Amino acid sequence: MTEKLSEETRGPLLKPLFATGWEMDGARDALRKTFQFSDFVDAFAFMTKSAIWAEKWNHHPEWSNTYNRVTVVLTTHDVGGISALDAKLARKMDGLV
Ligand SMILES: C[C@H](O)[C@H](O)[C@H]1CNC2=NC(N)=NC(=O)C2=N1
Repeated sequence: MTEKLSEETRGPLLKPLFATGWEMDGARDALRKTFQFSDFVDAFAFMTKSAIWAEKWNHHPEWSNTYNRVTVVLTTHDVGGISALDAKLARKMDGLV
């Protein structure tokens, strides 16, 4: 679960995420997406819900919030790149919107 995804395995895992707006970070082996909400309260509610899953799975996003936007970067620090956990958390975050 926490191995860096190989070129062969990442295709099928990441393709559905690219379809929902995730993209490869330009600089690192990481997934990136900016979520937009109607206001700060909704953005922060999304962060709160995501944080509960992140803590439950011991897998934590890099993220920043500006008013109604939340930019999320997912990568697995322990392996230096994207693992299945990043795909799992990305899918979960999409579902929490
Ligand atoms: C010690 C602790 O279990 C590790 O540092 C966990 C915590 N959360 C983590 N989150 C992410 N995104 N990558 C990690 O490698 C990671 N490792």
